[in-house]
Amino acid sequence: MSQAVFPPTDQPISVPPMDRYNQELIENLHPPDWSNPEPAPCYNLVVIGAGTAGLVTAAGAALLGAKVALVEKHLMGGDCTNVGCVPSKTMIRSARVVADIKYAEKFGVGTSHYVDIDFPAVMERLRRIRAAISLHDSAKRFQQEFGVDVFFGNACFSGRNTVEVAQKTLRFKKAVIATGSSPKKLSIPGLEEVQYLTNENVFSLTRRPNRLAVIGGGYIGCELAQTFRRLGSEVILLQKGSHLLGREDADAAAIIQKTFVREGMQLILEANIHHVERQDVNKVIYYEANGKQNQLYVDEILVGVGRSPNVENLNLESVGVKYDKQKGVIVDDYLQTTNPRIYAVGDVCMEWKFTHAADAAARIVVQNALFSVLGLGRKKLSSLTMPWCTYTDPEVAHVGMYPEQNQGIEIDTYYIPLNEVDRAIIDGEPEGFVKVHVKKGTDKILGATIVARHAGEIINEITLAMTNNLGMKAIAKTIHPYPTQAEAIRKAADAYNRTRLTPLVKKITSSWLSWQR
Ligand SMILES: Cc1cc2nc3c(=O)[nH]c(=O)nc-3n(C[C@H](O)[C@H](O)[C@H](O)COP(=O)(O)OP(=O)(O)OC[C@H]3O[C@@H](n4cnc5c(N)ncnc54)[C@H](O)[C@@H]3O)c2cc1C
Ligand SMILES: NC(=O)c1ccc[n+]([C@@H]2O[C@H](COP(=O)([O-])OP(=O)(O)OC[C@H]3O[C@@H](n4cnc5c(N)ncnc54)[C@H](O)[C@@H]3O)[C@@H](O)[C@H]2O)c1
Repeated sequence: MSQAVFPPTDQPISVPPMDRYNQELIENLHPPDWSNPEPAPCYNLVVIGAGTAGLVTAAGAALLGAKVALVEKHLMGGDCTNVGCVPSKTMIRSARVVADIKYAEKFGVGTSHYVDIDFPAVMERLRRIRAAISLHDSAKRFQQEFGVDVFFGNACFSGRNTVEVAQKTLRFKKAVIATGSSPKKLSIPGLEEVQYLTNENVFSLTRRPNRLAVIGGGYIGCELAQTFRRLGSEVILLQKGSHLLGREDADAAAIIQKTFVREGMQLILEANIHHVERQDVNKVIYYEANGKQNQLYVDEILVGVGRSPNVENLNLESVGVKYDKQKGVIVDDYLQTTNPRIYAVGDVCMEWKFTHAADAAARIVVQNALFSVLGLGRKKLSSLTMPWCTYTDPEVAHVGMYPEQNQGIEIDTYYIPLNEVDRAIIDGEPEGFVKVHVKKGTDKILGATIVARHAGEIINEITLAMTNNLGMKAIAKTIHPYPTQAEAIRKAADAYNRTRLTPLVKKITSSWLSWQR
């Protein structure tokens, strides 16, 4: 099994397997021959961490003329590029191809039934695509195109306006903590000893585990469990709660559960894992579910049970930056920490742990840290309308509120099942829905959940509407090409419009029409 890819920073960076693609990745994201520049006398902004949050902050500030230093201890691009969105979505794409071939006969396309899944080739594709995408985040690009001083090394605060990295001192007017998060550890006896996979090493696999236990039924667990199942592993998903995707709409989670079972995955809900041990080649998980003790024999265990913010070893206490080990750096709505000269952004401080959330919040930090005078012109994190999407098949996308969070606001929900949408029927994808929640008696959209094969694309219309205060009336007026699955949104808006057809309105229109006859 490949080991974690995060070595101490004084050792050469290695991303197993060290083939030409991973060498290209390292060449872009932590060039072995990089010399840290001589620090400028003082930086407008020193950014710690070059994941999405740090990269967008650094590039945005530099493009506006700030003198910026960006410090990264491992690979630029952070989790998203290296061990998160990019590799996971690349694997998911291969897994979708498998599913399409498996269900091809439903579409009148014969296949030999035997799908030859070349797992090493799937993973090589992942490494090739990740290396190509890594150019966007490369150290050279940030230095040459944006004029950012890029430093590699472990950064920590060394004084009220200084950061120390690789024996150099960076003096700042403002600093930004963008150190991200790491996989949360489980304190299950025996787990550390048998070794397990997390997002930090699973994408380095070159051989498919035949029997894979996935612990955690959230975003990571669901996306990767379905992926490995489709790529041919026997997958057992152990989830602590009573259903998968615990934070999502219950109807959406039910569709995902049904799909997983249909695809041959074993789901163990309300699982309470006692301990884990090795027996010969097996990793054995002892657990309790439905009041029964049981055990599972697997080749590998993948853990995805949430994130821990990276707040250690930054010397935050010395600069008066308060933090909580679970929640991360404490920030206000302006992303300012308890030290007014220091901001934080991304997974290290935000509940929304998404790449696009880190990106959007970084833009707020640039504005607030560099261009606000006496608190004027500051932007608030709470002003953002944040969508997200779980890339299972079908996808589950959400924006805004859930009805159970209604906080005293009365809502109406418009529900369109995809089996009423022509394109979904045509595509053989009728399992799913669009639910739009509006403030009762108005057309103001408060939230929506979409379950569809490309829900992540379809949700953007709702996000656009919410961000720009467009309501259901505006959506109903918008022409959607026929046949598209996004027509489900227009159908929801039509359903809203029909509620405006009160008995009085109908009486008036009927009278007018009978007078015309
Ligand atoms: C498997 C997986 C799949 C995901 N899929 C999606 C998805 O599809 N869509 C989506 O929106 N989000 C997804 N996410 C979440 C997304 O990856 C994160 O929200 C995003 O990467 C957060 O960016 P960040 O910059 O805050 O942190 P990170 O990406 O974690 O970057 C932080 C950087 O700081 C560096 N660092 C830490 N400490 C120091 C220090 N002391 N000195 C110098 N550098 C330091 C780290 O090495 C790292 O490079 C996924 C996450 C995982 C794990
Ligand atoms: N598509 C995306 O945007 C995407 C994809 C992957 C990850 N992410 C980000 O990464 C973060 C982490 O994802 P995650 O899936 O690790 O966390 P999560 O919080 O989404 O899910 C963790 C799951 O683990 C379960 N769990 C906790 N302890 C357990 C135990 N002892 N046994 C069994 N189950 C247990 C929880 O009930 C929960 O369902 C997410 O917050 C998300 O923001 C996003």
